[in-house]
Amino acid sequence: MKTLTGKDLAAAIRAQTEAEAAAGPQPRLAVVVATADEASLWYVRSIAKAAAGVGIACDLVDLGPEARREQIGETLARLSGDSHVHGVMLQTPLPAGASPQELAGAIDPRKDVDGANPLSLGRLAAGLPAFPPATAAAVMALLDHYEVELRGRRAVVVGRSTVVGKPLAHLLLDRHATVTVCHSRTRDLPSVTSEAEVLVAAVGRAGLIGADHVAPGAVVIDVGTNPTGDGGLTGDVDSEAVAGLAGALTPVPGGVGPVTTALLLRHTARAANLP
Ligand SMILES: NC(=O)C1=CN([C@@H]2O[C@H](COP(=O)(O)OP(=O)(O)OC[C@H]3O[C@@H](n4cnc5c(N)ncnc54)[C@H](OP(=O)(O)O)[C@@H]3O)[C@@H](O)[C@H]2O)C=CC1
Ligand SMILES: Nc1nc(=O)c2c([nH]1)NC[C@@H]1CN(c3ccc(C(=O)N[C@@H](CCC(=O)O)C(=O)O)cc3)C=[N+]21
Repeated sequence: MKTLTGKDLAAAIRAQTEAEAAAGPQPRLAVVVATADEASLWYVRSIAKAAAGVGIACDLVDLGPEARREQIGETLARLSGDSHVHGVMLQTPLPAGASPQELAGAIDPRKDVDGANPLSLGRLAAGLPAFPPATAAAVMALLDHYEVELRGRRAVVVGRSTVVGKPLAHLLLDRHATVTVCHSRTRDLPSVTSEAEVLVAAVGRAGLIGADHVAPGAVVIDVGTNPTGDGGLTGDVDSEAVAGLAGALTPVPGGVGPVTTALLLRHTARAANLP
């Protein structure tokens, strides 16, 4: 089985992004946070660090876990109207009563570098230019980097969230894959996933995908990031169980994650260079 790591690809994307960022006015990304979730805060800090590394300014706008919906919406609207800010991202999870889908409507689509505004998803579905969510884009970037053929092949996505599963299904369709999307109400998940030549797991359940879910030779992309008891991270795929079966598998950590962060920065540099 081949291991499809994301580290080198992420480094290449960052190098390209650094050059793009240096070509114009310094890009600026604003990340709005309203959570105490440790994993989420870790991601935000890693974005800030990676941004600094490629010459992108990054403002963390931390509203705290008690932030009210109105306050989050006003913050997003203010940042969208600020000509010094080129990219705006709303980190999830949000406090109870605040819907990310509804609030992200306040992000100017031209600054929507994590594809969170429903308009961006609609444009993506319609085949119009838009920023896809960085995670969905990262899956496509990994498949392209490792030259995985998609045209005419059976792709199964497990998970239908607005951040990963839904946009990814559209991106795969655009590349002429035959796409099936599974979710928590899917009956007999293994019978569906074992038809996949390309299988993407984006659920958030450690080890959900085992040997009976995977066809021999399948390319498996593991988007899941589940905290382990000892402070580490593990994916949705039971990598030991599928190792003798899958043709290729992305590791967690070191797979989709680093590419996601790199692409968020690439989107920001592109947003800053939009005419
Ligand atoms: N590496 C990265 O860059 C990123 C990683 N992630 C990770 O990816 C994972 C998914 O994230 P996200 O999409 O935001 O999660 P959500 O919780 O929003 O969505 C999870 C999806 O999985 C489905 N699901 C839940 N249980 C099952 C099951 N037993 N069988 C089949 N489907 C199931 C849900 O179905 P239903 O719709 O019916 O509830 C839902 O569609 C998480 O681990 C997250 O941390 C997320 C973003 C970025
Ligand atoms: N609006 C929004 N967009 C997101 O994209 C989003 C979000 N909200 N909420 C939280 C999840 C989680 N997420 C991760 C991204 C990168 C890594 C990552 O790079 N992880 C490293 C390792 C980390 C470690 O070892 O602890 C890796 O996989 O190699 C992890 C998790 C993005 N998310």
